[in-house]
Amino acid sequence: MMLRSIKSLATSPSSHILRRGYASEAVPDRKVAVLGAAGGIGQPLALLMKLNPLVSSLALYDIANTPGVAADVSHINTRSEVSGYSGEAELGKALEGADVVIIPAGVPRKPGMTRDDLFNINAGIVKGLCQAIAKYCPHALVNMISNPVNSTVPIAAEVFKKAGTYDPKRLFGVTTLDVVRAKTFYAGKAKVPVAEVNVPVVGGHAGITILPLFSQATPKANLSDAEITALTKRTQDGGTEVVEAKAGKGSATLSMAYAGAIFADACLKGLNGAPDVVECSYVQSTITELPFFASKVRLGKNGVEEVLGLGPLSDYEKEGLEKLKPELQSSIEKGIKFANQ
Ligand SMILES: NC(=O)C1=CN([C@@H]2O[C@H](COP(=O)(O)OP(=O)(O)OC[C@H]3O[C@@H](n4cnc5c(N)ncnc54)[C@H](O)[C@@H]3O)[C@@H](O)[C@H]2O)C=CC1
Ligand SMILES: O=C([O-])CC(=O)C(=O)O
Repeated sequence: MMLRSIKSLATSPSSHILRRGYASEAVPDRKVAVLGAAGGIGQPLALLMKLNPLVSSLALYDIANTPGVAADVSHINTRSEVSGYSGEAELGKALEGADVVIIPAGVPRKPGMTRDDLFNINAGIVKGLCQAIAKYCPHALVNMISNPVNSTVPIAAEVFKKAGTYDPKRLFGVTTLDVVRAKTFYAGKAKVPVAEVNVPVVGGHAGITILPLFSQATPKANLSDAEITALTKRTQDGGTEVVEAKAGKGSATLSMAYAGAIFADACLKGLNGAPDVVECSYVQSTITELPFFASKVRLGKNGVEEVLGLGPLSDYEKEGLEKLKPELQSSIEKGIKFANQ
């Protein structure tokens, strides 16, 4: 049963907070589905996607509590029509016709846990959701937020391969929060305006597999080796910093919703043919020997247009790159093995 479907009055895109200099004459219809929409990330992400003028239809799915979230968000007077779907029987309807599917479904960490400790529960959740995506919207761009991202993306790839729908251009691990953190921490240390900062973050999305490339950060700043080491460590431990501060009440939700909205917006811009849309993401890759790797990616009408290379690395970053490979490789293998059991 569709719980709610409300046509809202469109507001001027010019008032939109996520609009970042993209001149759109005729904005095509785009459906975005959020799976896990009633959760800590799902709710603020639903809000931010409702504010995005590139979205014409917003489908909010969760196993429970979606009606309230959908009713609430649907009253906002922006372009998209909001529908809420609750329980597995409604998953197909939530997904049908989706251009972008964002997945923040699954359990978050508590203090003392690693992201990999979430594998046992979240791997099964992600597998089930991806089987439904293969059936109901096989051409959608999939934005995987559920942890451990280093393994859930390979799981999704295997599920899609089995279904015969796998297109590596359309599957993304969302690592945008690592970039958001690296930018914020760098701006604070380098004393440069945060809005001007760019820092690529490569590798994966857990501990030392998160490798910020501060040697490529702009605007340039003369930071000492000790400062770069501290910034790198803080970026790698950013998730844990929030988990500990929340003291058992979950992990990053608001900053993740922001990051997820930035990445989904980039996917939509790419689909709509906007030029030069580049974000870091964990994708199928050949830039290292690992089959999945996060790096800068150019987004286009079919999803990944180009996986960009790493660029010049400092010795410290080269060392970090070699150190992260065994852990990332084993997380990838764990995901592949699970999906093929
Ligand atoms: N990629 C990243 O950078 C980040 C990833 N995360 C991850 O995102 C995930 C979600 O985190 P939170 O929103 O804080 O958790 P949460 O527990 O607040 O919300 C998760 C939601 O998923 C729903 N859910 C569970 N099974 C489902 C299923 N089969 N289908 C649809 N929905 C289902 C739950 O009902 C709940 O509403 C966690 O795995 C967390 O580790 C969190 C922060 C950053
Ligand atoms: O740390 C966690 O468990 C959630 C996450 O992935 C992040 O905040 O980067």
